[in-house]
Amino acid sequence: MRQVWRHCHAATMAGGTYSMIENAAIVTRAYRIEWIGPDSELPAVDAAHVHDLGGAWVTPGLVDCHTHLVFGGDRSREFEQRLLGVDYATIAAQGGGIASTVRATRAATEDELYASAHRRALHLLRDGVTTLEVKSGYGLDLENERKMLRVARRLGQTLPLTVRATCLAAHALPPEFKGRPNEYIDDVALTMLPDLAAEGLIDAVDAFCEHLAFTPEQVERVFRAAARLNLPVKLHAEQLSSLHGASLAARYGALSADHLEYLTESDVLAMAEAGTVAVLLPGAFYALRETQLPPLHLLRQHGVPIAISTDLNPGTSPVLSLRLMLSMACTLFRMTPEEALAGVTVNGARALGLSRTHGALEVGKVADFVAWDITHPAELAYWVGGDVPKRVIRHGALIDVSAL
Ligand SMILES: O=C(O)CC[C@@H]1NC(=O)NC1=O
Ligand SMILES: [Fe+3]
Repeated sequence: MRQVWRHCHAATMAGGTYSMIENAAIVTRAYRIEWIGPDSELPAVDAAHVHDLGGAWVTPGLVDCHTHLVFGGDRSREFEQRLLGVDYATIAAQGGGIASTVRATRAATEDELYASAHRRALHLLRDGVTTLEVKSGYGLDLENERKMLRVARRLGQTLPLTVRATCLAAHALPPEFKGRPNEYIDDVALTMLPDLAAEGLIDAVDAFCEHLAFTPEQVERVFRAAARLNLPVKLHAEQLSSLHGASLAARYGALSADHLEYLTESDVLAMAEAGTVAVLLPGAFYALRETQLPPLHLLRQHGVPIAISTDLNPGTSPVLSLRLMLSMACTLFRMTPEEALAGVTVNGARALGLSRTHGALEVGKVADFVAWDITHPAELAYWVGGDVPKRVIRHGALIDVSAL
């Protein structure tokens, strides 16, 4: 069924820039874009419905390419403790930090995890997100990693969202493997990944390469297991120190390397060569009061695509708005509004291996777009917080977000 969407302006994001079409029209057929161009050149089509978008600016549906959306409990009391002067080490000794989220996630049923994740996903959907990546990584054993990934799959089946599920079993060392990280990595590489991949629960594999998590050598064993399973990889890299995990990820042709505050020029060159996307996470930078900025000038200089994401997680980025990340990417990281918007559309899609079908308003791509009540796309990064009135179209259908 064809539909025509008129009286709008389009920031198509094709090629990573606005690539604007003023006074545009879009023709969709089923769930794809069949035509897009100046309204004056609109071909005659037998449309079932013609929508007047009231002069709105249309962008691709937003892509949040890095979230830990599924988890039990939350860490709000820990947040308050830190502000009352309790240090990380004391909080960790009291069982706080990732370990407390692991306990809460293991204790929760799949339905309980789904219910809380559903609520968080609605925040993102109401913010214009139509494609979402969801990581595991708080289960840390086969049964609970499976539980998390099944919840990720259910979100994609029940909400008007394209969901990509990433296995991040190599996120932290579970208590039962205390002092035995190599044995845990064996469990991840030799049991969890093959079993969960066989159940169709994994679209990509991720790991946390950091002094307080896993070494590049341990990460490489996870990457080799992913390669045996023909699964693409991503990596939490250079967040708190430089271990050159990003270079390792590039060597494995990673879809993305993420965080990157401590990225070096040799890492950037490796990422540029491999086509690995740099995913910057201003929410974690802000919540941790980090001071080391990711090297934006090097990423620009060497042409590494930059994506922006919420990193929605209960510890270091309890962020429920991708649009707020646009503001932070500009104000904290000094990106331009156009770069930031590319970061949550075309480059976010690339970080998920979805460039062929998502991320830009082009013929043949999915008809996922947002009609914003704004006077210029720069407003999306300009307004801090609040809600920008919008209409969300997903797979060519208007979504009544208030009814979800
Ligand atoms: O604190 C948490 O729950 C997750 C922290 C989060 N995980 C990661 O790999 N980097 C982070 O900042
Ligand atoms: Fe993360």
